[in-house]
Amino acid sequence: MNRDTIAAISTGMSASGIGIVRISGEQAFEVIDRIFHGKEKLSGAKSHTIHYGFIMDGEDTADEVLVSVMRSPRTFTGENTVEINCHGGMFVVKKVLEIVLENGARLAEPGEFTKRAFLNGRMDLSQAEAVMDVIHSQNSYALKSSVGQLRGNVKRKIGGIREKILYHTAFIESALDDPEHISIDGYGEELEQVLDELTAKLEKLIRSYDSGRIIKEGIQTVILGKPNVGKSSLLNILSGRERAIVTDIAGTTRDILEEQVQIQGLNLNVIDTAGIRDTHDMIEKMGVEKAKEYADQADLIIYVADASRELDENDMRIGELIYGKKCIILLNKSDLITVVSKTDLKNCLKEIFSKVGGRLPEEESAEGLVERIPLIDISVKMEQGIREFGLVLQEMFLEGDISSNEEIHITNLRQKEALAAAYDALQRVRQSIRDQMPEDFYSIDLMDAYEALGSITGETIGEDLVNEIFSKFCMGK
Ligand SMILES: Nc1nc2c(c(=O)[nH]1)N(C=O)[C@@H](CNc1ccc(C(=O)N[C@@H](CCC(=O)O)C(=O)O)cc1)CN2
Ligand SMILES: Nc1nc2c(ncn2[C@@H]2O[C@H](COP(=O)(O)OP(=O)(O)OP(=O)(O)O)[C@@H](O)[C@H]2O)c(=O)[nH]1
Ligand SMILES: [K+]
Repeated sequence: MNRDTIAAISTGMSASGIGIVRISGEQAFEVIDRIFHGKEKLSGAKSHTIHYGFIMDGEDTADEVLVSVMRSPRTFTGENTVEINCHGGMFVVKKVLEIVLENGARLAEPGEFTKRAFLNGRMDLSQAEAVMDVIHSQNSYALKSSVGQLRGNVKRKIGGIREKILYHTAFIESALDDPEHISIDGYGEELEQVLDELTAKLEKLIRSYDSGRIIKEGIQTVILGKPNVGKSSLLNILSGRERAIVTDIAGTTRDILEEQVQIQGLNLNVIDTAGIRDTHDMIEKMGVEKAKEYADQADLIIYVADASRELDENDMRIGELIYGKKCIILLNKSDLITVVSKTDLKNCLKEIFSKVGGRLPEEESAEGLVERIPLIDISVKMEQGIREFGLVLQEMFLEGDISSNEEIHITNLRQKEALAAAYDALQRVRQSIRDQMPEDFYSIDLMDAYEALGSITGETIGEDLVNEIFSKFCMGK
């Protein structure tokens, strides 16, 4: 572990009210005392106190500041920490950093403060990674799940599972060492029950990755619907602004438009197929293949149908595209005289689905599939049904109680892969029990699972991987 005293700008790289230069390391107080003029020397100050004074650049005053003093080991990094709160202009903050660097600190690498927090045992790796997730959170669910992880919910969960694995490995080992006193008869059955419990927990965590990812990155959404059903109007109302509609200029190809919207705290990255609007037959023009591509990549399809006009060939094609996909159907223009009811639309889809068939397990009837697609009457014009749409979205994508901090959502691919490796190892133990293999086979795979899970908390990974993980952090973190 490197013992340098490090420093960096920990606030954003634009002019703002305050800018913070953070210093961490054994010599932090000596460094600040060389450049700070205030009522007292800070090396004598109490921990977690703040002091008014000036940062001096030789004879010149560089800035008027407030300096926080925090003493090892009860700090973020675990080391002596000083934070200089400067005026927030980029020039002045950089100037203060420069002075700090000239007086005994070196520039911190990206993520080095948090890396030290990890290496000094202030947090495990899952918590350290959560620091970054908190910074990059774009909505309240992402924030909640990363703050939960920051406060140790993943650490505790993984810790609990590892403890159990270790206990059983130790038991097997001691029974093998001392067969006269410790009986292992019938132990396989007991172990299988433990495996059931543990693999169920791992499975749940692995599954949480998908909702975790969606929470973090936004739901990839495609709006499909024939011309004039109200797709653009819907997007406008969801985004709360008039989306610029590009005027036709002959020869310009228009791209599919992508819009970020927030609904009930969820982020949707909406691809608007209305970008292609100069044709009577939208699906034709767009190319069924292209539409299929979007539909396949999407986490969600919003199919907008028009209740005031008969269903037609285009609706049939969309029906084929939504087969087997996560979809919400909005039956729009409920304010007009309607000629298409929910039942009409469902019957039409049932017919299409039973023709398409074959791509899903046989026991999934077309009927059942259609019934499970949420179908909502809306009027974009009257702004009716939009709230219900939001609630359906929440229900679809936020299984479990995300509002509680204890509901764990893994959002990190490395963590997911470690969980999957642990899961596989436990399945191998199960197989060994069934095949009545000798007990030392169990403990080998149990230890594999133990190791894999340790990479989530950071106990079993090497320096290179640690360095790689923290190098992706931002400067000053
Ligand atoms: N100014 C500032 N704000 C910040 C941070 C920081 O480092 N500096 N943080 C950095 O990301 C986050 C807060 N994280 C922190 C974590 C622990 C401690 C700390 O001093 N912990 C002591 C508490 C002692 C006490 O209870 O009084 C401890 O855990 O022992 C400080 C900040 C967000 N805001
Ligand atoms: N009565 C009524 N009219 C609506 C409603 N929603 C949209 N419209 C109208 O329907 C027409 C078409 O709306 P758009 O939002 O342009 O429909 P679109 O699906 O994007 O159309 P294309 O871009 O051509 O595919 C406009 O005149 C809207 O004002 C609604 O709920 N009720
Ligand atoms: K239109």
